[in-house]
Formats: sequence, structure tokens, C-alpha cells
Amino acid sequence: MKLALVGDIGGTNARFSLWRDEQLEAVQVLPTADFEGPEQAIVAYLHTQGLQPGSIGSVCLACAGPVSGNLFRFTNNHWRIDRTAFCEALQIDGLLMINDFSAMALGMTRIAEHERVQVCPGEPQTDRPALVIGAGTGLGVGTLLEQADGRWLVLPGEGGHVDLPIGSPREAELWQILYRQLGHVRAEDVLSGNGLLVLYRAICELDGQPLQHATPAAITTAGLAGEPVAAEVLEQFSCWLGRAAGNNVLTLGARGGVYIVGGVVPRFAERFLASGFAKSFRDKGCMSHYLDGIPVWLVTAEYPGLTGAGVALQQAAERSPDAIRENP
Ligand SMILES: Nc1ncnc2c1ncn2[C@@H]1O[C@H](COP(=O)(O)OP(=O)(O)OP(=O)(O)O)[C@@H](O)[C@H]1O
Repeated sequence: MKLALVGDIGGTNARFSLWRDEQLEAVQVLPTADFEGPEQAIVAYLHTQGLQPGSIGSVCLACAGPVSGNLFRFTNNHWRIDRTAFCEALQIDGLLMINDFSAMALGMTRIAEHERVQVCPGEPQTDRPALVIGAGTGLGVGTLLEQADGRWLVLPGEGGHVDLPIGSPREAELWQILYRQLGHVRAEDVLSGNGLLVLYRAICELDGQPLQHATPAAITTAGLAGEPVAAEVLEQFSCWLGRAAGNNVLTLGARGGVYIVGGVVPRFAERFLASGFAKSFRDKGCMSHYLDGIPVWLVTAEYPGLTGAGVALQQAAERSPDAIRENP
């Protein structure tokens, strides 16, 4: 029987793995900037495993952006996928493409206790949706719901592109600076790796401070070392993530819990856990009580999106092989 391959393609990194016996095997992370497109990256990955195009039967790719139709363009990098050309180039029988946060959401169904840290205490209501929200190159949002037959339903969306919520006079002042620069201010403009830099510059402008840092990593390092402006960036980022998560929970009725994923928050996890996230999360006026008792976890698992792509492939194959070819 041919092998199955799964991929999780973000703006900065593409992660590939074989999917065997419901497990990831031989995970590799490749920078998207180093390859013309996913076909070339996958061929390079296969070579490292001593494999060739033709040895893979089915592929599931989790892609950053809205997935539909034959042609997919990535939102945050230069890659594109033409389904027909992709299947021909890699000689595969079936390609399942899903939104990266649908995969991330499915990955939450396989998270072990030691792969998550509790941010807010509570008990998940398993008959209600769970929210998955994560800052990386962009801000992703997905919804997860267990169905009566035990399968998992995921609802993809473009929740990173909603308006940035404002909950305090200082946030309104920062928003005005961002509005002058960007016009429409999306949640993702602040809640992403580059968003740390955008937020840092806005705080410096508002407070008349000199610019001293030029990368998200430099801001994180300075913030963790206690430099006041950089520390405020990490704090404000955490609060804005709390507001965005709280809004989504109210909209979706997501009493199944909230999973914080993505590459940015784990880089200042301790600071995040001590931040105003929880206060901002439940800062919803007369509806604040609705947020009480909803558990929030920070996910520390290494490749939850890849695992989720494997779960998607498995669920589709259980329905029928055509489900993979037709990309339901
Ligand atoms: N030390 C750091 N502190 C904060 N952010 C960082 C740090 N190092 C890298 N980043 C940022 O993390 C982001 C990459 O996040 P991630 O590793 O989740 O990548 P990704 O999966 O490609 O993202 P996405 O899926 O959203 O496109 C980049 O915006 C990068 O600038």
C-alpha cells in the first residue's frame, strides 16, 4: 500500500511528514522562501526519506487561506497550488486541501495533557464548539465540534481579518495610529509575529519613545528582559488576544474551550500566563459571566497542524476514497 503524506503550510514555514498508523513519521520543517512551490518542497522532502514522486498515494495539505476550487493561492507567501498539476507532478491519487486552522482544530483532538498549559480554569462542555486561535505569520481562527457519530466537524473561517477590538482608551489611541497607517485595522495586524513590531512602533509613536528594535524576536527578548516599552508590547498583545478570543467565544458559543496555538505566544509563555489575557478575555460587560468556567489552554505541542492534517485524511478515507479526490 502506498504511503500518505501530510503538510502544514504557513506563511513562513512548511512542515511535512509521513502519516503512518495514525502517527506522524519523519517530520521536517522547510522555509517556504527556499522553494518555488509546494511540489518542489515535497520532492525535496521525499528525497531526504529515500522516496520518489509516485511512492505517495494520498496527500493532505493544510493551507493558510480560504480553500476552494482547483486553484489555491497562499495568503502570506508566494506559493500556489493547481490541484491537477500538483497531482500530476507528484503522481498521487488524491489531494485533500483544508484550511490550516481546520487542521489545527483537528490536531486538538490528539493533544496530550503534557502538551497544553492551562491559562484559565474550567470544564469543557463537549457538546459545544471549541475555539482554536493562534498567532504566527498571520492570525488563524478555527472551530471544532464533536458530532454524534464521534467524528470531528471543523468550521474554517478568516477570523484573523476581523476588525481589531477596542476595550480601553489607550487601545483606542493605539488604534488611531494604526488606522492612519493601515486604513482597515485587522486583528491580525497586531496579533501576529510582525504585529509585535507594528504594536511596538505604535506605542513608541504614542509615547514619544525612540525606536530601538527592528524584529519581533528583538522585541520579545527585550520584553522578557523587562525593558518597559517592549514589555508593554507583550502585555498589550496578550490583552488583545484575550479580547479577540472572548469575542469569538461569544459569537460561537464556544463553551467547549479555547486552544491558543501558533508560533508567537510560546516564545513568551511565562509572561503571557502572568498577563492580562484572562481579564481581557472576560471583559464583556453584562455578558462577562458567560466566559466564566470556559477553560483556556496554551498549546505547546510541536506539530498540531500536521497531526490535524493526518486526522482529516483519515476521516476522509473512512468516508470514501472519493472524499479525498473531491476535497469535500
Ligand atoms: N522570538 C520571536 N518572538 C516573536 N515572534 C517571533 C520570534 N521569532 C519569529 N517570530 C515570528 O513568528 C512568526 C512565524 O510563526 P510560526 O512559526 O507560527 O510560522 P507559520 O506557521 O509560518 O505562521 P502562519 O501559519 O501563521 O503563516 C513570524 O511572523 C516571525 O516573525
